[in-house]
Amino acid sequence: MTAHDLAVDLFTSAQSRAIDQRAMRELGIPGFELMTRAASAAYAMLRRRWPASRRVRVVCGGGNNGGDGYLVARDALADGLAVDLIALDPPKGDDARRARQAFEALGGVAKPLSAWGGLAPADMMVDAIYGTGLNRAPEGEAREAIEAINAARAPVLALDVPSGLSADTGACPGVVVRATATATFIVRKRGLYTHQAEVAGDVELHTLDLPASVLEAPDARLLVAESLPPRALDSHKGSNGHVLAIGGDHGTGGAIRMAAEAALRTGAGLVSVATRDQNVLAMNAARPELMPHGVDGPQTLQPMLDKASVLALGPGLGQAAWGHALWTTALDADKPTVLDADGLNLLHSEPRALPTKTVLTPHPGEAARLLGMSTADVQADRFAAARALAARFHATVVLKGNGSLIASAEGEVSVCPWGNPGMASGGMGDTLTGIIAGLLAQGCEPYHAACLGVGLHARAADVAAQDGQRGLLAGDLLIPLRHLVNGVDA
Ligand SMILES: NC(=O)C1=CN([C@@H]2O[C@H](COP(=O)(O)OP(=O)(O)OC[C@H]3O[C@@H](n4cnc5c(N)ncnc54)[C@H](O)[C@@H]3O)[C@@H](O)[C@H]2O)[C@H](O)CC1
Ligand SMILES: [K+]
Repeated sequence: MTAHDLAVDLFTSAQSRAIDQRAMRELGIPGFELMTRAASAAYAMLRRRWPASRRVRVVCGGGNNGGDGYLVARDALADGLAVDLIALDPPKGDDARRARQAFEALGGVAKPLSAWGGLAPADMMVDAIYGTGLNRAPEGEAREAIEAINAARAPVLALDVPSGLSADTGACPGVVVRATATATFIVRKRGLYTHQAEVAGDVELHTLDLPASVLEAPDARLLVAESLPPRALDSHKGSNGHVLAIGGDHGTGGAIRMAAEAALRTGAGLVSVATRDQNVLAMNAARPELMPHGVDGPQTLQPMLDKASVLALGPGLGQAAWGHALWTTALDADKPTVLDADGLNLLHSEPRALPTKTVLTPHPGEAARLLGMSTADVQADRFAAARALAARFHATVVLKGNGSLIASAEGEVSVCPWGNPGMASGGMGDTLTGIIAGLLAQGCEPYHAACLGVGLHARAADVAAQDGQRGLLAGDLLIPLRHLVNGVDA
């Protein structure tokens, strides 16, 4: 049994249900007991985060998520709060029915959604409509209730999963509760950390005191903050690798320059740029450390390839004859390679074997082209898409986006918990490419270089975004990046 760390282990909905069942069957913990523990953990969280709340409105669905809601409402009544409970459907299961009876035993009265408009304003909303059981877009009264919760001016505590968010994929098939915070039970569901998962707000895990024996191998893991170890004292520029950044056709040199800068700031010993963009070539005097060289084709590229230990291939490369010729020659060199941007587009038009150590860094659209599906299909199940791409090219894949995923060729998946919307700006992808190449150059294996690189990139962006997300530029990441990669407080 692999070592567990519930702080970072992520599970699918099916795994979560299997763990629930194992707790009931093998440990003999009744479902109602689990529900009771879930509710008391959620209520304690409510009181801790909103100690001044006096009137709570709980919206219950007909399943066990609703059951949790009845018991939160029961706890709130017992604690002297005013409670309005809206029941969208009668409880289907025994545990949920029992939970409703416990609520009513304290004088609680479940009301229909039609009563919503006549209720006194609540200072707190509890979303107990759907949890891991969501199986399609909310419709009818569930949809109306979700829209009413979102329209209210009160903070929202979601139980287990915000209703309308898939616990499996982080996709929202329809309307979704926008929660201020989510109390998730027993294990972290992987859909709470990628794609549209920002609707969960602050996620708090409550394990309900279950022993590790009910667990199983997680489906994925959250990245943890890490840096590179201090440099060896006898380190010299040759011992930290040589990144060759290849790209920048006429007039599109900015991207490859960003990648080269990032590789330098990540600590690569040497970086050189193979390009034919005049602006980058003109930088030689001002920025000798970028060592830009004009290349007109494979012949002039080859001696640079021979000296390089790692390639960053694709930014600004274009897909015309020049770019294609360099792309083919570079991949034939079988050096550890980060393939990005046009390097990925060329792979789509000419699928081929890749270097043994390759990291692909597609955004959802590039992944969709490589997989022959729509971008919507990729986003509908990012975990499956990242795994499929990694398996197809037997490479490490970074599927960028909210909650970037890193998949190894062997099917491991890590999820990035950092980052912000300010990152949706030009050059961010090129910077990531350079960071990963810089880590490969310093001896990281592909999957580790991709995980560490994605984490450093997003954490640097979060530090830089402290001055505002709008106007965040890729270059703003380079100073915090240097602090973070060295483990220095940024
Ligand atoms: N199982 C346990 O011991 C524990 C479960 N906990 C909570 O239970 C939910 C999961 O409950 P479940 O009954 O499986 O499903 P939901 O309550 O999430 O959904 C109810 C029900 O609704 C149907 N449904 C789903 N989507 C739709 C839709 N769009 N439109 C209409 N109907 C829909 C579907 O049939 C579902 O069964 C889990 O999240 C926890 O909150 C306890 O917390 C811990 C113990
Ligand atoms: K919910």
